[in-house]
Amino acid sequence: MTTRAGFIALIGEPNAGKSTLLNRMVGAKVSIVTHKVQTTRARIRGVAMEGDAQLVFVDTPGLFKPRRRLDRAMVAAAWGGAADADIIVLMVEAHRGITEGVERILDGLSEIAQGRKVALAINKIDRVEAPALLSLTRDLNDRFPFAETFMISAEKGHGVEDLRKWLAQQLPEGPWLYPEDQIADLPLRMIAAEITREKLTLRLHQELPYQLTVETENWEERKDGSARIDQVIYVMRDGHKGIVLGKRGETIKAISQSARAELEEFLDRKIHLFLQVKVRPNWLEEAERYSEMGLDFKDGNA
Ligand SMILES: Nc1nc2c(ncn2[C@@H]2O[C@H](COP(=O)(O)OP(=O)(O)OP(=O)(O)O)[C@@H](O)[C@H]2O)c(=O)[nH]1
Repeated sequence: MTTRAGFIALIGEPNAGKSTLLNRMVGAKVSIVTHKVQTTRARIRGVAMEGDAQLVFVDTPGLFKPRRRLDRAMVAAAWGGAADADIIVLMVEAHRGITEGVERILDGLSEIAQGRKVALAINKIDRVEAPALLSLTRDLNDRFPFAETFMISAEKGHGVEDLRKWLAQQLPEGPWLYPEDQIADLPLRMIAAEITREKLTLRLHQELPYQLTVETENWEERKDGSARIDQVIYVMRDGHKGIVLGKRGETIKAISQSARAELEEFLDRKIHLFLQVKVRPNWLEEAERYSEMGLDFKDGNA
C-alpha cells in the first residue's frame, strides 16, 4: 500500500470558516481544541484520514498582524505553520470578496508560496449568487496562481468532500505521521498535556520556566465513564526533577490536583491523572527537531 501524509495549513481572515471546515474534515472532537488553541502554542489542529492519506492540519498563529515591507524570512516566520506546510488552503468568504485582509494574505502568499501548492476555497457560497461567485473566482485567480479552486459551504458541507479528496491526492508519498489509533484523541492528548504544563508554570514560574515539557503517554477510557490519563513531565536535569516533585512530593501533588480539577471541568467527567517526572537531557534538541516538522506541540515552551 502506498501511503501519503503531510501538513496542510488552512489560512484566511478571522471568521472565514476555518474551524467549521476543519471540524467537517476531521470530526467533532477538534472543535474542543479550537476554543483553547489561542491560549496554547499547539500547532496541530487535527488529523484526518482519506483513503491511504493522512492529512495533518496545522495552525497559523500570528499571521494577520499588519506588517509592512517584510523580507522573506520574516514573512515565513510570521506565517508559522503555513510556511512549512505541504499544501496551503486559502479560505475567502464569498460574500465579502477581496477585502484588505485578503489582499494582505495574497501578498504574503506570493512571498512564501514558492513551489508550494496553494488551493483556494471560496466559502459560504450559500450566501451569494452564481455570477458574483464566478467573478470573485476570476479576480482571485488573476491575483494568484492557485492550483485549484473549490467553492464550498463549510457549514452545509457542500464541496468539502471534493476538497478533502484533492488534498489527499496532492500530499507527498510517505509513512503516516501518527498511528491510526491515536488520531481520534490526539487533540485531547495535546490539551491535557497543555493543562498540566500550565499548572507547572504557574507553580514553578520562577524556578524552571523554560526547561520542561509534558507528554500524554496514555489515555484509557473506563467503563464507568471516567478516564485514566498518564503523563510524563520531562525535565533537563536531576535537580529539576527534585524541584518538580517538591518536598515529600508536595509540589507534584498540588500540580496534579489542580490539573486534574481543570481536566475534569473541561472534559466534564471523572479523571484519574497519573504524573511521572523523567529526566531527558536532550529534549530541547528533540523539540527543535519536531518543530522543524511542524510538530510544535511536543515542545511545551517554544
Ligand atoms: N453561511 C455560512 N456561514 C458559515 C459557513 N462556514 C462557516 N460559517 C460561519 O462563519 C462563522 C465563522 O466560522 P469559524 O469556523 O469560526 O471561522 P474561523 O475562520 O475559524 O474564525 P477564527 O477562529 O476567528 O479565525 C461561524 O458563525 C460559522 O457558523 C458557510 O459555509 N456558510
